[in-house]
Amino acid sequence: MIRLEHVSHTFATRTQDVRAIHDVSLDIEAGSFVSVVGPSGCGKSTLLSLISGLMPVQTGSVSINGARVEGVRRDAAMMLQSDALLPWRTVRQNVGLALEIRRERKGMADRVDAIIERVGLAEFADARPAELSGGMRKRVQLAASLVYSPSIILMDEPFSALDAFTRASMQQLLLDLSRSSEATVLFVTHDLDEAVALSDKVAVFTKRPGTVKSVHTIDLPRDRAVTDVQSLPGFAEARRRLWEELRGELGTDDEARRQVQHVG
Ligand SMILES: Nc1ncnc2c1ncn2[C@@H]1O[C@H](COP(=O)(O)OP(=O)(O)OP(=O)(O)O)[C@@H](O)[C@H]1O
Repeated sequence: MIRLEHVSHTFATRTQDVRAIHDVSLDIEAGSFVSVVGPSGCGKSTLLSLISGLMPVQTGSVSINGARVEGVRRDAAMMLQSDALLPWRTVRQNVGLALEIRRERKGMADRVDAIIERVGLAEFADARPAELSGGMRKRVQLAASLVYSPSIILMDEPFSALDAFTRASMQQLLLDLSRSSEATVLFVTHDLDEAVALSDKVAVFTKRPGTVKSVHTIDLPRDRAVTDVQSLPGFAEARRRLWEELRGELGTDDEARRQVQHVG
């Protein structure tokens, strides 16, 4: 499991110190899907960077399966909002990159082709990123993140730029792949519907400096279909609870409210 204990982080800039997160404690059970929602700038991305080991922990402790995080984790996949594909490599070569870096060449071609098939891009395996649509590039990124069966998947608003249809199919794919590999997922989103549809638990953060305001268990079947989940009993109530918690953190700033999609 991932355990955060009293984690705080301050960025020192030329003009001021910015306290991004303050005294964050959170347990993320192995194999669970946990989302983090909170106002813009409350330190969600900072949290992911600390867990992945990309940034050193200043105060408090971050541990994975009992061992403190003290450097970049090889078992954690990080998927960001931005496009991280290498333009000169084909889909197949982009997806295979993580296996090459890990020198996991045994069965590599089969693993790469299997996941490309899973994300529905078999016909485009030899295409380069520039020849693909935004949604297709996102699918390549998802395949590239998951091809080595990471035990931890950290995602920072990965689907926010996608149209509703592509987004739903990517969400389902992520759910299915993470369940079948029993990966632990920490997912940052502004979209409350997305948080409820995907998660076992949702942590609501306060405004900056972000800290955990409340943690909500989402009591919906784990083998859910993303496109049907909104009609399940419990969905609307879970979403309402999250919105009640979050609205107090957004103040009267209309822009902040707009960022949390599907409000009201
Ligand atoms: N490298 C940095 N140097 C200085 N300040 C930073 C740095 N990274 C983040 N911050 C500041 O820390 C705070 C938290 O940033 P972070 O990106 O973690 O928030 P966030 O919740 O992910 O925001 P958003 O929802 O808008 O993506 C912000 O005030 C931001 O300006």
